[in-house]
Amino acid sequence: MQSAAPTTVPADDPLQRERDHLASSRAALRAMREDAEQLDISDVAGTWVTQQVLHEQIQRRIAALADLVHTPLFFGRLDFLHSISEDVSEGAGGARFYIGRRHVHDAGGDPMVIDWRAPVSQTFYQASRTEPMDIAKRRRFGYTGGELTAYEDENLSDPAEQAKASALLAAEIEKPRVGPMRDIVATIQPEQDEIVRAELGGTVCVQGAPGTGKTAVGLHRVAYLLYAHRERLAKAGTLVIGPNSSFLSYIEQVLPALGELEVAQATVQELVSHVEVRAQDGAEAARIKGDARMAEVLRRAVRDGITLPTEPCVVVRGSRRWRVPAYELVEIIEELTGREIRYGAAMAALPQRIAHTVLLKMEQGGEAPDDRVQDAVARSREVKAVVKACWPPVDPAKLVLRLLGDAEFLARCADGLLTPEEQAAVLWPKPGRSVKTAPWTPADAVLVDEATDLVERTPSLGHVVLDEAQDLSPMQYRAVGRRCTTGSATVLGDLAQGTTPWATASWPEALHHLGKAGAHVEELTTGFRVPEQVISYASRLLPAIAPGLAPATSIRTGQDSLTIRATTADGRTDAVLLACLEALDREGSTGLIAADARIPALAEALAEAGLPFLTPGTETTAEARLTLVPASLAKGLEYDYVVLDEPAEVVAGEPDRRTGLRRLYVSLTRAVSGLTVLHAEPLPAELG
Ligand SMILES: Nc1ncnc2c1ncn2[C@@H]1O[C@H](COP(=O)(O)OP(=O)(O)OP(=O)(O)O)[C@@H](O)[C@H]1O
Repeated sequence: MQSAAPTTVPADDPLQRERDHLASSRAALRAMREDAEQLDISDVAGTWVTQQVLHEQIQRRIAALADLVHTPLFFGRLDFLHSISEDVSEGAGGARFYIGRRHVHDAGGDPMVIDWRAPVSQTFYQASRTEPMDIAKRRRFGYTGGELTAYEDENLSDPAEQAKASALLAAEIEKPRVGPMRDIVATIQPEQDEIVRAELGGTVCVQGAPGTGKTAVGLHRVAYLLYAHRERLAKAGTLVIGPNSSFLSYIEQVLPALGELEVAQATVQELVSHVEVRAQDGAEAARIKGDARMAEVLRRAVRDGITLPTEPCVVVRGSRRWRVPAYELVEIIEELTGREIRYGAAMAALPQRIAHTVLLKMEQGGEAPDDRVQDAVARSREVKAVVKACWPPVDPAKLVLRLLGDAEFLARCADGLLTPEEQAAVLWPKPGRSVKTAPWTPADAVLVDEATDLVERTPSLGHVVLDEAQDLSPMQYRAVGRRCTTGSATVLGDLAQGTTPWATASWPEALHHLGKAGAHVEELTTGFRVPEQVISYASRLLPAIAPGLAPATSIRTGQDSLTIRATTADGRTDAVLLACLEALDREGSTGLIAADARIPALAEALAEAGLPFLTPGTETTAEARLTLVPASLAKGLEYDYVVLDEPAEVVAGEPDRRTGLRRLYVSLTRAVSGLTVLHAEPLPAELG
């Protein structure tokens, strides 16, 4: 690696030339921003609304053109052996490209920095010594603050040059983790890049051990898709789904840092918030309510009110009466039920179908009615009465309220699907009196969402990224799936980290529930977070928690990253405080992870010791670097140093041993630089 000398550098110094290019790129970006600021739209014809829309678009462009002082404008350079065709290089004439976070061009329109998502930039991530892809030289830049201070070259087409590990990549990965999650544009790895740039049309599922970059890849994929299919996705919308709000606040800065401000983020629970959740299910009830069989129970419940008529429908028009006999009405209704259209759409179609039959009879009777007559017949009192009796309106929340409160109704809808014991388990102990006051649980809200979709189609987004997917129930997968029926999804998860009673056992099955059966499953196995020593210790749990999965490797080989300390029951809290102080002596963030039940006692001890601490999801700062993390919220998060208090207690905090061990696996795999495990009780036998 070449580094900047502390003294002045001569003008022909390569580093100086790169700094000059950085300075002129910055100036060009400033000019682009000034151009956008000076756009005068007062002469543009159009309504007030179109003016406002235009104004907003310009404001967004100005914001996107901001030069962030501490974010490098470019991080790499590609020197091709030959020049590149115009279409691939997006207008570039030469064979040298600077790769950065956004596109910057000079006054003449020639590119100075190419967006990392452009086709030509893919070479930066994919070229290798075995497949140089016409690259003579790949250069990576190192920055300190906003200053370009180093570069590193690989002469990929030079057979004499030896391959060596990238010091800049290592430095990037070793950076202390203060603040929220960062983007990884400068160091995306080839196997990650393939997932990031996978086609929009297909759904991709990624199985990956802790720290293999699943979340990072999912977020960069959204940014890539928005670049490659901006118009389509801007219309249809994109959504990132995460497990809880702590996790969402941890990742919420990544997309804005990549210039993407329009991506919605939500938890599954937020997606299905038709009713107010104010109770919790037991594990068994939640498991059954989350089972895919409930979809059929609900389908039956929604259609339970459909009644076949036994009387004819007689419509009076002027002096004549038109009679649709009962058997014809039955045919119409049976045709509608057989067509599997939404309940609400069928309800809207039914009066028109009856009116159409009346119309045919009128024509046969020598009249010449037009469409207006059909509409009038459809709206007539007689036809309305038939629709009301045969296809009554369904309010989804009221329907689920009845299903969970009325044993007889449930028995009718669940016949042959749920056993009597299962039915008893899902019934509320006391029926809810109204939608407003009923004891809705998270799983009930998902049922209401399913019922809502049976009545009226849920609008589909263009793309959905589903993170920590392994924890979703089949009914939750369905809820996510109906939000991307006409779009695609990126499903990210780790079977070994599933901690719900219904956790995913197989990806093909989960994808089936999502409505994306047959989607491709990729596996990421190289870890970027957890040091080798720590991941191999945690992987001892794999045979017990996910027997089919191979342990991850790690690119972080540092020694002495794992400390296991036995302590006494009395000395335990002091040992925890000491371990936290030791960790805080180092640079970066510290997470103190413990069983949920232990959190209040630890909070008190930390307060008494005068150690300020944060809750998960609150941004760490240089001043407040310690976070107290209940094991149930640790998923997806990471800290430079982790102090893990009493593994046996973390395991015992869950209803069954496998889930407990999986919770422990999650807790053991949050550390970037060092993990200290403290225990007064014996360590779980599975840790060996
Ligand atoms: N190519 C990369 N270059 C640099 N850092 C990376 C790279 N890939 C991943 N990382 C970093 O590794 C860490 C772990 O990544 P991430 O959280 O995406 O992993 P994960 O697979 O989602 O983990 P978990 O299963 O624990 O949720 C993050 O700090 C991320 O920025």
